Amino acid sequence: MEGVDHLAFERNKAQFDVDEMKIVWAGSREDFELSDRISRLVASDPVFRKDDRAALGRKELFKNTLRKAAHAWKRVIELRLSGEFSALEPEAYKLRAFVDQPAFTDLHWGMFVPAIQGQGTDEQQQKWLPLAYRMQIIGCYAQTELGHGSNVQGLETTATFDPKTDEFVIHSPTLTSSKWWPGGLGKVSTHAVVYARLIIDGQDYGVHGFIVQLRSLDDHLPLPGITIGDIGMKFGNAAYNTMDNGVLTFDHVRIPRNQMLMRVSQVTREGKYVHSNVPRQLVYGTMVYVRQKIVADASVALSRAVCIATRYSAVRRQFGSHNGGLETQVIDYKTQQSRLFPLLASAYAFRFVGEWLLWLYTDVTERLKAKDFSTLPEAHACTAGLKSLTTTATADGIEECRKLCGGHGYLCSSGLPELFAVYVPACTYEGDNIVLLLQVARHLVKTVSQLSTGNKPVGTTAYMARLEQLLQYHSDVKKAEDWLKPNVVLEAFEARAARMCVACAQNLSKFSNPEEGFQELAADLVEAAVAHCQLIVVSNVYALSLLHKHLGDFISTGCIDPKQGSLANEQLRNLYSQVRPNAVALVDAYNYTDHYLGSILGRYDGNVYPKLYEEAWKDPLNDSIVPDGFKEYIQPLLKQQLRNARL
Ligand SMILES: CCCCC/C=C\C/C=C\C/C=C\C/C=C\C/C=C\CCCCC(=O)SCCNC(=O)CCNC(=O)[C@H](O)C(C)(C)COP(=O)(O)OP(=O)(O)OC[C@H]1O[C@@H](n2cnc3c(N)ncnc32)[C@H](O)[C@@H]1OP(=O)(O)O
Ligand SMILES: Cc1cc2nc3c(=O)[nH]c(=O)nc-3n(C[C@H](O)[C@H](O)[C@H](O)COP(=O)(O)OP(=O)(O)OC[C@H]3O[C@@H](n4cnc5c(N)ncnc54)[C@H](O)[C@@H]3O)c2cc1C
Repeated sequence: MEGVDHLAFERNKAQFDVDEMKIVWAGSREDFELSDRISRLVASDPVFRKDDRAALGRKELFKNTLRKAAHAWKRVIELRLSGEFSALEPEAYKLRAFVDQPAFTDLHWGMFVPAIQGQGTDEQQQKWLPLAYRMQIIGCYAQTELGHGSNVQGLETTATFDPKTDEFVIHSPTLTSSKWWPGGLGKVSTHAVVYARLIIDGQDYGVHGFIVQLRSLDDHLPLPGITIGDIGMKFGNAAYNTMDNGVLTFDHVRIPRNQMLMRVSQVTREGKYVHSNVPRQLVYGTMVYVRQKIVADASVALSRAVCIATRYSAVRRQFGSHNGGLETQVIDYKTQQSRLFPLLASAYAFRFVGEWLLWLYTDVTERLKAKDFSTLPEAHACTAGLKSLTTTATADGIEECRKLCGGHGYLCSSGLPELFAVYVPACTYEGDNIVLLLQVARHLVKTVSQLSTGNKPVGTTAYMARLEQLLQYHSDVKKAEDWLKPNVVLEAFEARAARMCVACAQNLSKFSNPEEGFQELAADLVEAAVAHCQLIVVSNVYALSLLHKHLGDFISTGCIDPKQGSLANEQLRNLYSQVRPNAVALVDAYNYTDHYLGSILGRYDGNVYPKLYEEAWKDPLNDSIVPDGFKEYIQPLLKQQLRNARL
């Protein structure tokens, strides 16, 4: 039977309305219609073609990215996708997503503009934002240096106030202070928000943001005192090499005083440092914003991989043929289901968690406007923790999907190698995932230690208020179906997270130096932070497979016993059987075009084998029957073998 028939058959098995699910996935009917329209628009535009990307060299690839970014901007304007001022509108964002090629514009819109919006005064916003909104200047976010990324307070670039000229002098005092990594910096950006130590009259006031012009707006050459370039090829072939991650050094570059972002703190004409009545952590606000975006994007990357692996698993057959009949679809193997279906569930779970985090972020932003900073620690912990949890699971999930597709998953035409290579740096950028979990752990330990002072835990740590009860808890599950009750799963996750946090807090209290204790117990603290973040996911959606995966934690903390663990596993198998007939329909609900998926294995029509065969012949190596180099390197070998044989 041809693949085409396999998927039609699969679609007929679905036990739910796929069109309704498309709307659930998109968020609303309006969002669905918008995504559908824009994804088709991109798919039908020859400039946005991407099937040739893997074969391009770096220079061609980069030029191709510039072309796409310019064309995307033209389309944003022609189709009025940008609202009056900014491309940070859902329509433009969707266009960017479906173009599916990282570019300098991501950092311009995703970090440069938000940094000015969040940290600039009203006056500064009025001056810089209209230019940035019209892309008359192009900006990047220059924070990380060769010597320091995670440790932001360790940055070395200096911004020294010169009261004589009312300027800051931006300087890179050491090799390790070279800015290193900022996307869009290497070849494109005309401006950057540069993070540097503020020095006034010899005193160091810590890291602050400054708007610095890097290149001439006429001929694009670096301005005097600025050395700038690309940091070189990165992991994967095309993947993130569409981006010009850059290196930048300053040799006493002067900027006007009013280019320090002064919403959080100011430097007066007289050189006086004034700190507003707001937490200094607001300087980190852009990172909170982007981490929230990264969580929202995790479900997109994971769902793409899952869509490919699910469709292909329904098309692929191995073993099990009796009397010349059909072999078994690999999706029917229980091992395939137990690896694939939890990822399918995770993609949906991350979609809903992303929506929830957007709500939380919007709420915090509104409160900040009203000068209520009380929820900032919670927003930091949630964005950092969920960024870490979802990107780790997504990167691992994409790789698992590649393995689920067997040998063909390793072909670039499966779409999976490139998806992995583009996605995996998300575990590092915008905060290394372990470093971020340690931030969550600090928040949790602080919460536990404040319980005795009567401080009521709020937000996602509210469950800690029931600590006594959670420490007494033992699951009352008696049969497999009991694990279907959301409250039963939720309580087990709450008790596990609470017990792991309390155990860490108790162990920490044994150290006379808390910081030393924190370093010593870091691995346990990270586990406790993961347990807490998983609880956030579980409290937004139901997730039994996580419980099975981390059974060790649940049993060792005494929340459940081994028998109840086996019942969870039994229930999970029942659930896999229920998902099985719906699997293809569940991934169809993502409504991805073949252009966006970029995968022969994940084609909507399931016509995998003829297309794989056709694609192989397009490889440049097949341009000639006898390869270049035959005469120089193969023929002499063959002749030598002949001579040896004669001897
Ligand atoms: C053409 C058409 C186009 C149309 C286009 C349309 C749309 C645009 C398309 C896309 C754009 C959208 C989005 C973009 C999405 C993706 C972008 C793409 C790629 C991403 C590139 C990645 C960029 C980067 O990587 S930038 C660099 C990021 N760097 C980091 O993340 C560094 C990590 N380190 C830290 O964050 C911190 O230093 C630390 C680890 C938290 C360490 O802090 P610590 O040692 O504790 O010390 P400190 O004194 O600094 O902090 C103490 C105190 O502060 C609290 N804290 C820390 N951080 C925060 C925070 N962020 N917010 C609030 N509070 C914070 C901490 O908890 C402590 O609190 P307390 O004292 O204990 O109470
Ligand atoms: C593709 C890509 C794009 C990027 N884009 C930008 C950009 O646009 N702008 C920008 O400013 N930056 C950018 N970055 C830089 C990025 O933000 C940093 O690389 C990231 O924050 C990690 O910091 P690091 O490189 O210093 O890692 P390190 O901190 O050196 O990490 C190395 C190892 O040390 C461990 N480690 C570090 N500190 C601790 C600790 N306290 N406890 C335990 N373990 C620890 C980490 O877990 C990791 O295993 C980008 C990076 C990449 C890969």
